[in-house]
Amino acid sequence: MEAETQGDWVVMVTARAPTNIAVIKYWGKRNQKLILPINSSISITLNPHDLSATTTVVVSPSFTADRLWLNGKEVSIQGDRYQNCLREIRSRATEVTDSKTGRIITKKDWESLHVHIVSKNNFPTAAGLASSAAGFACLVYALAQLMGVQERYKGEISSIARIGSGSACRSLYGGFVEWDMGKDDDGKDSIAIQLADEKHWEDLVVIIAVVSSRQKETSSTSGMQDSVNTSKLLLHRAKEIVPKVMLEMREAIKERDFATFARICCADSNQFHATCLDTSPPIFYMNDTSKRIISMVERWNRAEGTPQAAYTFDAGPNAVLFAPNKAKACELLSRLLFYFPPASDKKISSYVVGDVDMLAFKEVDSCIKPPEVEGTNYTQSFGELDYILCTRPGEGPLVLKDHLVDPSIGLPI
Ligand SMILES: Nc1ncnc2c1ncn2[C@@H]1O[C@H](COP(=O)(O)OP(=O)(O)OP(=O)(O)O)[C@@H](O)[C@H]1O
Ligand SMILES: C[C@@](O)(CCOP(=O)(O)OP(=O)(O)O)CC(=O)O
Repeated sequence: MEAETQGDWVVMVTARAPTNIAVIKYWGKRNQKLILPINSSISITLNPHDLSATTTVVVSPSFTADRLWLNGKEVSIQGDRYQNCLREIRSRATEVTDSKTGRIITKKDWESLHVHIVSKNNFPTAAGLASSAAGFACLVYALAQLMGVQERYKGEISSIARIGSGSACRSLYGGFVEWDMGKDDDGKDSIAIQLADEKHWEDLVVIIAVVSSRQKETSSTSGMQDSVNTSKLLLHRAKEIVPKVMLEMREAIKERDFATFARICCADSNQFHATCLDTSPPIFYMNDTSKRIISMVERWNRAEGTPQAAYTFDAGPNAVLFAPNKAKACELLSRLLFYFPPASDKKISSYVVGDVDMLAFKEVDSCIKPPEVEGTNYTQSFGELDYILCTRPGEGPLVLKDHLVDPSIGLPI
């Protein structure tokens, strides 16, 4: 962990944290500073091999300021969200003994020592794939490891990630995670709780149809505040609907009941987007491609009489689709390829990415016209999707051995 820099010592920790996708959405804050939500939510943590942030945090007496490099570029760390996370972790720092050298960093030392933070995402940042969730979860987790922070109560570290970005608190655990909205004014009880780990529902497959990698027009933060201020539907949802569907979703996950899971998941996504439309001025996160994906799934589910797949959309046009097992995931993928073939200059190997091997998908299947299409009006749209990413539920944050910082200079490699 320790090495020399500019004649001084450095101690560093590197961690990796996953993204998550909400199946019961968080939308709206009751306290903007502490990021306290108006309703509880549930998410699935995605496999960090496919979508994750990796962050090295390094401390040295030679550093004169806290600094942050994101995806190879130095960015400001002055924003409230970064400052709040740093302050909360620092205030909980304990005496740390470096295991290799025996060097001791006291609680008092941490108050004046500065950190360099170097982070990168293995997927596009700010493209509606929850980079902020992975990024803040990873930052807080890595800093907590570096500064020897011990949780005084279960979920305390998730409550610090929450003040970086609400959805980040759920990325502190793998598998299936609830964010309990809590009741306290200070936010101590607004924490993430693991409902089940990633092995609980191993068959579940996640397929993300990336519709556009461009940055969105309305950020989640400002969009949800506009909704809180103007949408009566949102307040009804938070008070009357979410508490009931939380119970149903918990049970569906516990029982691995895909039909119930799919029904609630699609309805919750549609309701969240309805509250966006009910906001003044209205917010449109889904586009025509998103709607065509919904029709594709709905048409298939209706033809079979039971849910074959489920969809959910966050604050952007990308679809996150779920299939109950690999066989159904192959059928889903072949439908996606039928309705949304790659642009003519794109090879299938760069169009369908991620954990494709798990599906043992045969390309020839993509040419088969789905039976439910017969006799209906449908369009085949080449190049409407950027790419399709196959993944599955995954594990929570962990510490890695390889660092993103050169210890001899304390700067990104
Ligand atoms: N690895 C990271 N480390 C630290 N901060 C990060 C990291 N990745 C992203 N962020 C922060 O999150 C911001 C992007 O958040 P934003 O909400 O715009 O996009 P997103 O999370 O990818 O999309 P969405 O919230 O719609 O899913 C970045 O500008 C940066 O401040
Ligand atoms: C639609 C969502 O993805 C909204 C996520 O909002 P953020 O967590 O990005 O918002 P802030 O707390 O302001 O940082 C739904 C969800 O993840 O639950």
